[in-house]
Amino acid sequence: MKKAASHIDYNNAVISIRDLEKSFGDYHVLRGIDLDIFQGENLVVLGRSGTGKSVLIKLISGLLRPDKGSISVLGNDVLALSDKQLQELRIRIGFSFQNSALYDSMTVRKNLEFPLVRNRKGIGRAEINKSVETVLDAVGLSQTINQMPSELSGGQRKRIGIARTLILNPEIMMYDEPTAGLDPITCIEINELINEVQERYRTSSIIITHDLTCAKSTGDRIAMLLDGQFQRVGTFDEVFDTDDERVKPFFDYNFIQ
Ligand SMILES: Nc1ncnc2c1ncn2[C@@H]1O[C@H](COP(=O)(O)OP(=O)(O)OP(=O)(O)O)[C@@H](O)[C@H]1O
Repeated sequence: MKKAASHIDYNNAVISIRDLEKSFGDYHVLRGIDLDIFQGENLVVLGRSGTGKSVLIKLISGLLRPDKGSISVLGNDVLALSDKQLQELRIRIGFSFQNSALYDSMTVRKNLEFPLVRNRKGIGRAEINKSVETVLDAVGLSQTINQMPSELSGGQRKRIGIARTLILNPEIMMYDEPTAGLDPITCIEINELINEVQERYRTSSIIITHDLTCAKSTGDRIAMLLDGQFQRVGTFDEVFDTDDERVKPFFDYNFIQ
């Protein structure tokens, strides 16, 4: 079970969602979502494939518009923002997605510099170097600075991807299946890194995963999408202390009861 994070502020929601609905044609994916993510909290989102987890992330980041409901992110009404304001808001959010691959033709250093140079116009060389060294240290890979992505293991590439996100000092982190495709030891390392990032960068995070070990070791709370709503929200034990046949298979499959 996760060690309690030291600095969660349950009076301050960084993301607040109310009565959110989204359909595609006849398919009513999200059917009245209510959710708060609190300052400094790691919130794990669970749900079967196709239940709308990615759609939820796209709604939060303004890439999709809901049919109904409200979304507040870092004090901004997402539905009222202009495209430029949305872009500014997205810079405050770090996306660690499976498809956010590194540039194969660039060294680790150049990969890490890329978001800085693009988003912080006029930044000086000394500050770039310091930022690169700081995030590499944060993910424990200082020695890889001059290596090419092809020379790194899958777990190392994942860590560098997270470092590339951290370099812009995000206030919110979104992790999409952070342990998918990794061996168990590397999964444990990535889970630890997610918790280290939470402590060191004071981020609030949404972690989408099917890996219940990841959920248990990183989540301060778990929210489970069932039939288009977060019907079970709480600690890991609270969410899984049920005979609900929609919930039990998740647990049984992961922990072989
Ligand atoms: N732009 C779109 N147009 C039409 N249907 C869409 C669109 N985006 C998502 N959907 C549908 O919405 C549903 C939810 O998709 P979503 O990608 O959010 O699932 P998910 O919970 O993230 O699944 P997984 O765990 O497999 O990644 C799916 O049925 C998908 O086909």
